[in-house]
Amino acid sequence: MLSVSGLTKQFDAVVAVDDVDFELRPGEIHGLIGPNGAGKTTTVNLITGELEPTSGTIRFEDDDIVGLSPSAITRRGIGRSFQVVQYFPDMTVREHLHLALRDPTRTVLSSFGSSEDDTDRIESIASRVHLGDRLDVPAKSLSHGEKRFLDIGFVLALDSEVILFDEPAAGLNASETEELKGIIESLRSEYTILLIEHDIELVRAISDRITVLHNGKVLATGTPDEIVANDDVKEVYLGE
Ligand SMILES: Nc1ncnc2c1ncn2[C@@H]1O[C@H](COP(=O)(O)OP(=O)(O)OP(=O)(O)O)[C@@H](O)[C@H]1O
Repeated sequence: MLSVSGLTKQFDAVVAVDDVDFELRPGEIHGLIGPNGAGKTTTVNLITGELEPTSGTIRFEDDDIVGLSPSAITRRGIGRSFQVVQYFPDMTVREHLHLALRDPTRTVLSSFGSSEDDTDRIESIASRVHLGDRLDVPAKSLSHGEKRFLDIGFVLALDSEVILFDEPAAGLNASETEELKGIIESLRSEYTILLIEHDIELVRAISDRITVLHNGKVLATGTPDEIVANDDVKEVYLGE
């Protein structure tokens, strides 16, 4: 479905991503973990086209997508959520989802007011992300957790095949994290998911496989049980 091979990104003296290989299998939830500075966000930014690799390939279905613009990659079917949620404070949940359905790149508001009726899709997406009763609330009035769920709703509205979640649990309390877990699990099989997270318990609980990065390199890839039992992972990542 999506595979990266020999992926490398160098910023001056720092090799942020160093000859990384991994593959997302169709329908899986694939965790990407590693200590601060391991190269996780850079990897996501390379896949989405926000950064260009120094070397390596990124294949989506049968195509090498390196060099495509971020909006072209979004249109090809790779959506992402952001570490810092981006939203328009005065726009309601309904208006955000309408915008996502009409303008996936979140840049042009000209399509706004289009006569096509998206009501059913908007309501269905909102209820999937637990915002069914918050449709007419402006984004600035949502709680932090609800803003995160809105961001997920935005990605769902893009009709992506692959979703890259960049630290979706950041700043969530325990009950919001539990809700998030339910939302992501409900997407299993329907989407192929790369989940970057510092909440290791969350990643272990919902990932089919996990890749561990350390200093820009892949330390291990395997099932959650294999990763937990891996001595290299214990040593450099879990500090054991
Ligand atoms: N634009 C940049 N210019 C220079 N160095 C960068 C840039 N972006 C990232 N880096 C460096 O690349 C390395 C990997 O950073 P990255 O943000 O990908 O790590 P991460 O695993 O996502 O970390 P975190 O968990 O803290 O978000 C770090 O050493 C970081 O300082």
